[in-house]
Parts: sequence; structure tokens; C-alpha cells
Amino acid sequence: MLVLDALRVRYGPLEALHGVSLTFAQGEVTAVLGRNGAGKSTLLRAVAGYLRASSGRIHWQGSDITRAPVRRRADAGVMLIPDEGGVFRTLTVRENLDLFAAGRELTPALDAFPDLRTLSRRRVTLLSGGEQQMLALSRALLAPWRLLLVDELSHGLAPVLATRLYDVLAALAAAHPDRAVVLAEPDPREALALADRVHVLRRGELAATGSPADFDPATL
Ligand SMILES: Nc1ncnc2c1ncn2[C@@H]1O[C@H](COP(=O)(O)OP(=O)(O)OP(=O)(O)O)[C@@H](O)[C@H]1O
Repeated sequence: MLVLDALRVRYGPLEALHGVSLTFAQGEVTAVLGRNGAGKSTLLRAVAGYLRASSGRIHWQGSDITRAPVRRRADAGVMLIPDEGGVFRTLTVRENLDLFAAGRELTPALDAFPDLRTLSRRRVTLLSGGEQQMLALSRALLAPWRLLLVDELSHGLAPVLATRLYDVLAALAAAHPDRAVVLAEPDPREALALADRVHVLRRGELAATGSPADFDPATL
């Protein structure tokens, strides 16, 4: 279980999270929703260790990781797929996959995203947004994790592509019912369909918590 206790994060003088307390359960997909600037990316980056908490605590599987470096959190199973993809842009698709897999089989990613086979020798800079997001999500298919943090998977994508990516994510979550998945999305439609639990952030504060049925995507 991931527990955030009164988490505050600031960028210089600007405080982006104003004391957020939340729990994320193992075996659940949790959507963190909220408009642009609400603090979703900040929350995910702070959990993964790329941003420092100015106060409050982060506990993961019973350990206090508030001050733990990124590497230690990764070793404890925390994986962040950031909104910019977290891929190596000057490398080819295949080179990225090899780095993610670190000697493991590439088949899970290539089976989930057959397009990546044909794009194998293409540089990331020449990929479309959707292809880049497929590559980004491949990391979660190739390397082990216990807590997957996915930031704006559907960002800028056509609905049909977003649905494809979400289908792969849903299958991944279903295959690992003992793990936790957290999705940050400004557009709630896909995330609400997949999530077991929903938290809504507004201007750096928790505005609502509930099950997907409690929320109307049109009013979020
Ligand atoms: N690197 C940064 N430097 C200064 N302020 C930042 C930085 N990144 C984010 N912010 C500010 O922190 C607040 C929260 O931003 P954050 O990116 O976490 O929101 P978000 O909900 O993820 O929105 P988006 O969907 O646009 O990514 C906003 O006011 C934003 O302007």
C-alpha cells in the first residue's frame, strides 16, 4: 500500500501540493484526476522520488520512502512512466526496448504492440505521439514493478489510440492483481472506465474521493 500523509511539494516559492493525504491500495487501479495544473504530475513525481517533499511523509509497503533516492524507490518496485514518456529520444525503438528489458524477453511488449516490431529500427524522434506512448508503456511490460505510476497516457492522442493503450494497461493490471497502478489524467473518460478508485485534485488539494460510479466525466 502507498500512503501519502500531508504531502507538500513546492517549486521554489510556489507550493504545488498543499498537504495531500491519500492511500492507494495494492490490487487496485487508482485514477488521479484534475484539471491541468491541479498537481497530478507533481504527486506522481514526488512518489517516484524526482521531486522532494517539503513536508509530509510517503510510505510504500510499510517503509518510509520520503527521503529515499529514485534508485531505492525503483528497487522497491516503484515505476514512473512520465508524461513525456521516459524514453531515450535519440535511440531507436529496439534500443529503447533493450534498455527497458535489460536482458529479459522483448516478446511481452512486441505482442502487446505489434507496430513496434515494424518500427524497430526507427529513432524515437521520428515516431508519432501514439507510437511514442506505446514505447513508453512497453517499459511496464518488460521490467518488474509493484507500483506503476502512469502520467497522462492519453495525452494528445486520438481516442482510438488512447483506448488501445488503456486496453493494454487494463490487461497488465488484471494480470497482476497484487500490484498497484496509479493513473494521472486530465481527461477522465478512459481512466474512469479502468479505475477501481478515483481521487480528484484541485489546485494542489484533494477535492473528492470515490468510486468511478460517483463521478460524471462531463462535470469533472
Ligand atoms: N517545473 C516547474 N516549475 C514551477 N512550477 C511548476 C513546475 N511544474 C509544475 N509547476 C506548477 O505546479 C502546479 C501543479 O502542476 P502539475 O504539473 O503537477 O499539474 P498537473 O495536474 O499534472 O497538470 P498537467 O496535466 O498540466 O500536467 C501548477 O501550478 C504548475 O504550474
